[in-house]
Amino acid sequence: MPVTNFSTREKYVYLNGFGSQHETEAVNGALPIGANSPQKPPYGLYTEKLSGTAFTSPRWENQQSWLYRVLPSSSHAPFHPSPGVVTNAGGEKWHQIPNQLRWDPFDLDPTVSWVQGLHLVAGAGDATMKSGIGIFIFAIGKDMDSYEAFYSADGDFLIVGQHGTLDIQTELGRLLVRPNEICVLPRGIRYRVSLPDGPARGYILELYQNHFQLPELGPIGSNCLANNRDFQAPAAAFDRDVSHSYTILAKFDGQIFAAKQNHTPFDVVAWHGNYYPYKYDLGRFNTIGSISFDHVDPSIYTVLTAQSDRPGTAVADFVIFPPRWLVTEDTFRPPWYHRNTMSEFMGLISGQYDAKTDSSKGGGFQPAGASLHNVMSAHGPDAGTFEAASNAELRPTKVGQGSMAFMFESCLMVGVTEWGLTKCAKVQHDYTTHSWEPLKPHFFDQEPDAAHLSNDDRAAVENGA
Ligand SMILES: O=C(O)Cc1cc(O)ccc1O
Ligand SMILES: [Fe+2]
Repeated sequence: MPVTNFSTREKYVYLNGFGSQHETEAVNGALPIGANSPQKPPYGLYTEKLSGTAFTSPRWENQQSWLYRVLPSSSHAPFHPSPGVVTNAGGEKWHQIPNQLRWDPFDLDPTVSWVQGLHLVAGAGDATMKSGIGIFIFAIGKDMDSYEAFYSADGDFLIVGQHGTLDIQTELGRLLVRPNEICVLPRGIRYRVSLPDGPARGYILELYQNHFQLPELGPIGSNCLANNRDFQAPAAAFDRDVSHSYTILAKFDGQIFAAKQNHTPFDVVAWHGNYYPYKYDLGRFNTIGSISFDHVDPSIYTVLTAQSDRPGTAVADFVIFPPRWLVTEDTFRPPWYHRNTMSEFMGLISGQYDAKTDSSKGGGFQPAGASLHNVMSAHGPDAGTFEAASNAELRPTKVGQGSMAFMFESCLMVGVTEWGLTKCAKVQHDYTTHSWEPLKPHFFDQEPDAAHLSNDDRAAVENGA
């Protein structure tokens, strides 16, 4: 029986839950019941399995989905290299530098769309070894061509929207990603990005290894931070107009390849499984912190984590700094000065980050800008923030109103690409000079307290020396 009476559905329909086994059909009866690959799937659809982990990976981390589609993805002409601006991941050497780095806001380029607009700024490891991460900036002004779709074979994209809206048509359904929302597009899933509200900008972390999971909650209990039900996967949706040929663009070891096919890739009528794209509104994060004293480690703000092979050590944590109440007593409330074996790449979606408030000098840490504090690179509040916070009256205070900073924290040493270091022309050369060199020693201003002097020094004081 020909399928003609499709019900009209809303453009964005979501299924709620993180890491769930979802099932969804855009046409009633399109999902086979009780079997994954029957001899003849319903409505003459083809069965295709999409594996996000090895067939044999343990159940708790196994990720796969079954797709029921008009034509299988294999039906395309060969891929050929296509000129793109994605650099470095094809083998260019990372610049590894111990200096603290900060970038001015990245400019929107109205002439480019998603694929041409991907700029690798920093990263570590190697996509061919399925090891490491890539950090990209996008700042684009155009829709992808109407009959173009993209996928990355290199890893999972975590997209952090900073400005504008992304309408992402994926094989598994549609996602609308607005500023202050994130989405994850797992390795291999094909999609097309258009911009319903004009130019769009944001940050991407690509995971060459593993997948994101929710952090363990330990003694926090069974809720808080990012709650499972607030992650949204798209319900199945497919193109009804099947008359167009498509170009499929693949990112494969950092290079862009293109292949033609005479049918739409957006033809999945039904799917089930736990390997799917999803989005999350950062405004739903249930922030917790100290209600007594001391500044807590920022891991308390982890939204998603991707573990390395060493449990508890992340190849990438995605951490946010949402608006929150600070109530700690007798505490220097901003982050402490520190050096970290992990590397910290930060971005600002909106507002002001409470550790970097001194924007009068050196460009400051601004929305759409970034910073990188690499392995053991010393950092902390800038001089202005230190002065203010060490003298502030410690009333309960709401920080970060209307603001959202984030951090990609990684156990890897993060290198910078040539684009990130020079070509983008956004590196602030006076970052360290303005932030920390003005800090003054206070130790020698203190009145010596006899009780704390060494015997020799006390004798010297008593002798009037
Ligand atoms: O460096 C930063 O601003 C990020 C950060 C925040 C915090 O609250 C504690 C440690 C830390 O690295
Ligand atoms: Fe830090």
